[in-house]
Amino acid sequence: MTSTTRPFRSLLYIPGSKERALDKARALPVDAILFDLEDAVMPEAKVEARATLLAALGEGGYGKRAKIVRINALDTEWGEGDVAALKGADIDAILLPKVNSAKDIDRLAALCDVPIWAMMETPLAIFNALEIAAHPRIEGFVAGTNDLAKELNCRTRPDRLPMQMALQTMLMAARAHGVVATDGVYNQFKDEAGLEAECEQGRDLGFDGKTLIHPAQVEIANRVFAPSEAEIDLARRQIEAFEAVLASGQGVAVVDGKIVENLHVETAKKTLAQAEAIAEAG
Ligand SMILES: CC(C)(COP(=O)(O)OP(=O)(O)OC[C@H]1O[C@@H](n2cnc3c(N)ncnc32)[C@H](O)[C@@H]1OP(=O)(O)O)[C@@H](O)C(=O)NCCC(=O)NCCSC(=O)C[C@H](O)C(=O)O
Ligand SMILES: [Mg+2]
Repeated sequence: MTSTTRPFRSLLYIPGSKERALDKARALPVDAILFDLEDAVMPEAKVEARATLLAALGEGGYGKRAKIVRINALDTEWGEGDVAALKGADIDAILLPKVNSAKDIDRLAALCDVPIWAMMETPLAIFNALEIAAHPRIEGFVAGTNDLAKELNCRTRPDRLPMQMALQTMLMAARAHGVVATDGVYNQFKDEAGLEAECEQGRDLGFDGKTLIHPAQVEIANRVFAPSEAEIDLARRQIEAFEAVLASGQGVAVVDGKIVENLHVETAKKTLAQAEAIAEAG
């Protein structure tokens, strides 16, 4: 599951306890659903939420959206029960919260055979990001910016300066091992301009997409994390120009006043592949 073969522009958390929201998601244009059994579900509702979620998954209707279930941490009273209940369910991955090291992934890997995603939301996870990304069962990272802020005791700022080290470290680790990297949630779900600015920042940093908490956030994430028409047009022109100079025995083209070498052509091809994957996902 990489972002060029499957888009991960928008990943919507849905509380596993909310039947109405579980149903609504069947019609939302999201790339992935993060069915949540952890923080969005109150302790007294955890066991019932598991059953509600399993019934919704059994009913199906989520189409091509990636179906990822966030279980409770394995050191809680619900974690192992969540994994056992999901055995045989139609899901694409399990998302493990509060990961600290690759050992946490080993523990989950021994209990299930589906791909694993990790919440990157503790200081230890950030320092151990490389070994977590290198784990053979890991396919995706999700930044847990609320938990990180809590752990760091940092202030929430529009530029997310206190988060940059953590965000960039997890991104580097993800890219080193071909793991999908997705940004944290934007809590003020009615503030569209703020969400758009944070999506733009996440896209500039290199994230594949953004995790979301409300359906109203989906359109903005889908738009910002997709290659724009201008980027697609530029990618096509770069590929054409480079092929033309290659045919004349040279290795450097110039497009819009900027050099185009082999490495830029690779980026251009990736842009076109992403656009194609988005079109195919419908
Ligand atoms: C934030 C909410 C509590 C707001 O809920 P509500 O007031 O009900 O919103 P609306 O009335 O505007 O809802 C309109 C309709 O949309 C549906 N809806 C709402 N949210 C979702 C959703 N997430 N997925 C699918 N559908 C949703 C409502 O049912 C309404 O439908 P209808 O009645 O048919 O019109 C609520 O949005 C919410 O609970 N969001 C999810 C919160 C959540 O999942 N939190 C945990 C994940 S974030 C996290 O844990 C961070 C991470 O770990 C970290 O550390 O950073
Ligand atoms: Mg969290």
